[in-house]
Amino acid sequence: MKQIADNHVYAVVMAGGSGSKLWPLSRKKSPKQFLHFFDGGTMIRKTVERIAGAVRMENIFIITGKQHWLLVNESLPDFDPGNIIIEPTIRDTATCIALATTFIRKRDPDAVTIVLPADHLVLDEEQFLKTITKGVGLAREQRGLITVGIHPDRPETRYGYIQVEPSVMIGEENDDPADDEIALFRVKTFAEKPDTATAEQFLQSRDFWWNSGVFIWHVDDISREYRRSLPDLFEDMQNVHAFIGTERQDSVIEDVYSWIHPVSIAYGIMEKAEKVYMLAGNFGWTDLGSWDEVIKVGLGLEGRDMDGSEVIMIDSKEVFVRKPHGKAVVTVGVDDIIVVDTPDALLICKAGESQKVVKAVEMMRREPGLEGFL
Ligand SMILES: Nc1nc2c(ncn2[C@@H]2O[C@H](COP(=O)(O)OP(=O)(O)O[C@H]3O[C@H](CO)[C@@H](O)[C@H](O)[C@@H]3O)[C@@H](O)[C@H]2O)c(=O)[nH]1
Repeated sequence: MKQIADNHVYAVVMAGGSGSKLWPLSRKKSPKQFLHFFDGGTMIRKTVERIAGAVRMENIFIITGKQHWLLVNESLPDFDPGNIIIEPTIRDTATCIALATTFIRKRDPDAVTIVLPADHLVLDEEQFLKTITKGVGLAREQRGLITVGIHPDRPETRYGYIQVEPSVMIGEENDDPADDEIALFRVKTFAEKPDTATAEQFLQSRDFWWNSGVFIWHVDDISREYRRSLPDLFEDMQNVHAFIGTERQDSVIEDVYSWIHPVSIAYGIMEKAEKVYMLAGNFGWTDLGSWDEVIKVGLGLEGRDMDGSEVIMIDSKEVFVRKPHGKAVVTVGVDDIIVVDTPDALLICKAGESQKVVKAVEMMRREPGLEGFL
């Protein structure tokens, strides 16, 4: 796959999430984007390497909270510190994207930006890059907001949904071979994290896709939407824009962040935006949002730990164990369980129910004395 031959293409990797879904491995101090599931590095490292297949390294930015700066540096020691944008506090994705857009707009007012989460798994990297490349071209041609949807296979309530117009704009029905099979739809609505009954309706209607959290747009087009839907945040960022590169940059950002209310890009912008398009993503995607997902994509082997050693199963099946090296685990007469062991915390969970781990994390948040385990 060749890099996109357009010097005005940028990528923003969002890496500020605090992640509790893979507790006890993901913690406040080591969220999912800094976990190591594969050979070759942490999730953030894999994300940066993946997008570097399409975007010049000097045009890739990472945006993270100041408490995670060191972890970014450990994951990517060669990454240009000048391209790491530090947020004083975490104020959700609309704020984080507004700040990153402001930095990129300052550097290049004609930039097309690809926004990506730092903690997702992509199985077919070539198809992913093909989709992104197509999205960049469309963002320039159509001058709208490009989203990437994933065909849903279950009524998942952890995701946002994108409702599309039923007819395909280009792609499937187009016999132009250059378009391959990546279909483009016009977006009708955006529905963030529905309840189960609504998610089931979405699944049946067939017009709804999961939002992968990847966005592509020209900086002018997304700025226009901020001016319309989040005018206060837009004004704050205009102020930041004036001070980028000056010695007051950090204090102005700190100031602005002290009064901003957290808002997500879905609620704050996408649900109200005009001219939104969706590319059908077909590259094997998961956000690894639960231990069941981790197992499903084959990152855990039945009855073994991640390197397949030191787990002995007697009359047990479908047992997934993740544990520190050098510790033996024996299971006797138990089926369908997930065991995740860390030096100070242990999870034992029925397979298929690992989404409920976040409930335990919420309980620990409320319970005095347990915050050290978060
Ligand atoms: N820098 C920064 N990054 C952030 C912040 N908040 C979240 N992030 C990063 O932004 C990405 C999305 O995080 P969340 O907003 O916590 O994700 P979510 O609840 O799982 O929902 C989003 O992703 C789903 C797919 O996984 C989508 O389906 C859904 O619509 C939404 O976009 C992650 O990479 C996370 O690290 C922030 O304030 N600052």
